[in-house]
Amino acid sequence: MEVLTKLRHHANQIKAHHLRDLLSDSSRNTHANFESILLDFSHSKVTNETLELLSEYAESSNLFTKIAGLYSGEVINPTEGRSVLHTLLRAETSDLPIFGEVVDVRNRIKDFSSKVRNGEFVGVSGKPLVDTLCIGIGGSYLGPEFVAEALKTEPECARAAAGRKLRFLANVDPVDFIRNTSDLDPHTTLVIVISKTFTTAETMMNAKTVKEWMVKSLGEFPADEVVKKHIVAVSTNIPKTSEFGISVENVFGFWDWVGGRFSVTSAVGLLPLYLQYGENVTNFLKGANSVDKMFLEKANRGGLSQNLPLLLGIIGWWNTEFLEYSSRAILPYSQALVRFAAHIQQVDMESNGKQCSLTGEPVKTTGPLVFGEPGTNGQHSFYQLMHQGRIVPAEFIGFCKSHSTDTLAHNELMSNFFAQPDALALGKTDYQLGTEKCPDHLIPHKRFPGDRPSLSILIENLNSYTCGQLLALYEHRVAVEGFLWGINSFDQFGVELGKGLATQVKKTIETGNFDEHPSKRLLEFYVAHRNN
Ligand SMILES: O=P(O)(O)OC[C@H]1O[C@H](O)[C@H](O)[C@@H](O)[C@@H]1O
Repeated sequence: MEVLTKLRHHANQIKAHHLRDLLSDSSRNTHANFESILLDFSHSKVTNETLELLSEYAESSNLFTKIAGLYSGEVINPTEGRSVLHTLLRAETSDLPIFGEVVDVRNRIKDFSSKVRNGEFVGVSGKPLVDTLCIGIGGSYLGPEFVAEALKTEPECARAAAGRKLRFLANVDPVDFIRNTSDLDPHTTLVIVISKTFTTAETMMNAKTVKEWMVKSLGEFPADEVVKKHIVAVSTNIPKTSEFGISVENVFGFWDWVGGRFSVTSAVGLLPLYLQYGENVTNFLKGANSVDKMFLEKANRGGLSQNLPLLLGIIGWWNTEFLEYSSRAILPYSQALVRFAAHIQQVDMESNGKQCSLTGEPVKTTGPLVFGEPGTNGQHSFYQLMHQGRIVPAEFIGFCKSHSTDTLAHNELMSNFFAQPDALALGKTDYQLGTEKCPDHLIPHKRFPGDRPSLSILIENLNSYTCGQLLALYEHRVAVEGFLWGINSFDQFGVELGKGLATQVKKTIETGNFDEHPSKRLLEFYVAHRNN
C-alpha cells in the first residue's frame, strides 16, 4: 500500500481513539529534547506507528533533501527564481561566497550600533540618540517586535537597554504615528526605515511623515544634515534609499534570498536589536544557529525522533492534512512572548496559505489558520471555544524560570500551562459530573468532550539564546510543512491583489465618482463623513 494511503487509513483508526486512551499507553514515544528545550507531544494524537509512517513518507517524498536546500543556495523558490538562505544569516562559517557579505553587514551593524550606544554617533544637535523608531511592516516589523518584546524584561537585556526606547511604526493609520512619536524627542531619536523593497506603500508614507516631522522639529539645522544624522535604512534596494536621501554608508543591506518573514536575523532585526540590547544579540544569532545545525544534521529517518522542528512540522502536517483540523493556536505562557503569535502567524500563514503545488496543481489542504495570545489571558477569552466548540490543536510554550523573582506568581502561571493540555485532552465525562452532583439539565452544558490535541514546548529560560532557538524552531517547522505539501512556502502572491485595488480606490476617491464601484455605498458614506 502506498504510504499516503496507509497514513489516511491510520488516521481513521487514530480518530477513533480518545486521547485518554493514548495518554495511558506508556509505550508511546512522546517527547524530544534539545539543549534546554523539551518538546512534549504526549497530548497529540500521534502514536509510534504514526511517527513511523510519517517518517516513511518524509523519506519517500524527499523531505530530507528538500531541507538541505535551505542551506545549499539551491533555487527552492522557483516562482521568484530565488534561493532561500536565512540560515546563512546566523551561520558561523560557510563555503558560500556570499557569506563574506553577510559577515560584513553584521560587523557594520555592530560597529554602528555600538557607536550610537556609546555616544560616538550623535544627533544633529550633538545629543546622544537614545531612542530608536523603526518604520516597517509585515516581515520588516513583526519579527523584530516579537524579539524586542521577548527580551525587554530579560535581566541582561534590560540592563543593556536602560535609558533607551525602541518603537515600531507599522500601520499607515496616522494614529500609529501619533501613538509612537508623541513622547519621542526628535533630537535624540534615530529612525530606521526597514523595507526589503523600499516601495511598500505604508512604509514609504510613514517614512515621509517621519522625515517631515524630523526636519521640521530640527528646523534650525539643514534638512540633509538632519536626515544624515537621524535616518538610516535597512533594505535590498539601494537606489531607492538614496532617492529618499539616505547616505549609502547609512544603509544596511540584505539579499533577495532572505524572505521578508524570514528576515529577523538579517539587518531587519539585527539593527534595531543591537541598538537596544547591544552584544546580547550575538547570543540570539547563536541560538538560531544551534537549531539550524541540529535541523540539518538530524534531517534523516534516524534523527527524526530528536529533530524538534521536524517533529513539529510532521505533527502539524498530520493534524491538518490527516486529522483535518483547520486551525492552530500558539499559546505562550509568557507575557514576554506577547508578539510571538503575531509573528508566527505571518511566517506560517503567508508561507503556507497557498492554493497550488510547486508545479501549479491545485492542492486541497494547505496551512492552517494560526492565532494566539499569551496565557493565561487567552483562557478568559477564546479558550471556551477550544474546550467545548471547535477542535483547535494548541501549542503551549512555557519557561521554567521567570524574568521576575516572584516565584509564587510564576508557579500560578505555570500551573495553568500544565493544566490546560490535560483539560483539553481528558475532558470531563458525564460520570464525573454526576459524582459532583451536577443537575441533569446542566450536564450537556458542563460536559467537556476532551480528545483535543496539543503539544507543549517547555524551555528552561527565555533569554537571547533561547529566543533565537524558538524563532528557528518555528521558521523550520513552517518550511517542513510546506515541503510536505509540495507547495512554495517562499512566495506571497496572495497579498498583491488587495494592494493593487487600494491604489485604484485612492484614485477613485479623488475623482469622487463612485457610480461604477462595487463598494459605492461605503465610499459615499466615507466621503460624506470623513474629517473635512
Ligand atoms: O520589507 P518590505 O519590502 O517593505 O515588505 C513588507 C511586507 O509587505 C509585503 O506585502 C509582504 O506581505 C510581506 O511579506 C513583506 O514582509
